[in-house]
Amino acid sequence: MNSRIDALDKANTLIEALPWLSRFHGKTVVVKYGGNAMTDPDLRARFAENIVFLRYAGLRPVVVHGGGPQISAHLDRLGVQTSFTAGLRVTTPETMDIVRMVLVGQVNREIVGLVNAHGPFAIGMSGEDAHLFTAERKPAIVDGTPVDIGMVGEVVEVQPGAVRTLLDDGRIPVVSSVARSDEGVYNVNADTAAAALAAALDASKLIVLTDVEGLYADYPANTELISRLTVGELEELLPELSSGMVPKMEACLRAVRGGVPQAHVIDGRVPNAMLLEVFTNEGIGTMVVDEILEAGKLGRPEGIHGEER
Ligand SMILES: Nc1ncnc2c1ncn2[C@@H]1O[C@H](COP(=O)(O)OP(=O)(O)O)[C@@H](O)[C@H]1O
Ligand SMILES: CC(=O)N[C@@H](CCC(=O)OP(=O)(O)O)C(=O)O
Repeated sequence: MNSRIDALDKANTLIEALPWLSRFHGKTVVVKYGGNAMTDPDLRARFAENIVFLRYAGLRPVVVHGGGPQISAHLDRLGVQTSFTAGLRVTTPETMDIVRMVLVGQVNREIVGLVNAHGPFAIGMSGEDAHLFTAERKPAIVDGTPVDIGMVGEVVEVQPGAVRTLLDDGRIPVVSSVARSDEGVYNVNADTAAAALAAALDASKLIVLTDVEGLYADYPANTELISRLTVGELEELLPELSSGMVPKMEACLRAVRGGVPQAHVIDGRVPNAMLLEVFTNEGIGTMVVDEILEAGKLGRPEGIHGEER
């Protein structure tokens, strides 16, 4: 009897996904996979499964990855000092060589391997390839003053043609957050790179995975989750935010301002977090929306019972 109830529950869960499957079929979703959500081997395997699930469900997923903790661990092993200013790594030419080696040669290969355990889907790319990302030098802003932090860039141009070609061929592009520039290669924050790519691809969603539930209202004093906010509300809140959440929420703002109807920050420590976000009525984490854009580009999902998220 219990196994019959379990089976009925499973069927209900599957049918709950129907309106979301219909809404996102054929749509591009850019997923930013970050260093801290990447450290546990089981979660890494779940992440790859979720990405492949999205692909089989008819979406067009693209992964943009960081690897801050992995870069720091490698610099440590080599005895190279590293520091952050306003959340960005101070990047000397020597550090840049190691950033590129770890992101493109190690972290990217690992994600590609995990996804390809399920079939010939993932193709790894550096942000330098086919002029995907072009960056300009970006100083850190400390107390309102620009401070030079070396070979750190801001993406100023995206040429997404190669990524589109891969998507059209049914592949899953996996992109490292480095960029070309007039001066060689630049280190770019992966949240910001993902937002720039989502806007350039005219994606339907940006999903940023991290190691907290989402945006907390008054962190660290209060960890009440903000589950939905409009771009206007986010713009008001941004000056009050601190540390790691700043690039993530700036990325959500950049993506939505750039035409992506929904941007999410979700908890990468939760197994199957992406499936919960895309295919359930409740969703998880924090969602940033431009309501007019959302209604125009995605339309209302059919057949949702209860409150729409
Ligand atoms: N308002 C906030 N809500 C949630 N987390 C916050 C907030 N402000 C700062 N944080 C911090 O930001 C961290 C996430 O950023 P970061 O460590 O850079 O993530 P990642 O490695 O996933 O890119 C959280 O672990 C938390 O400590
Ligand atoms: C300029 C800058 O800080 N670049 C980051 C790039 C990697 C990244 O963003 O990784 P996470 O997403 O794991 O934090 C760095 O060097 O750590």
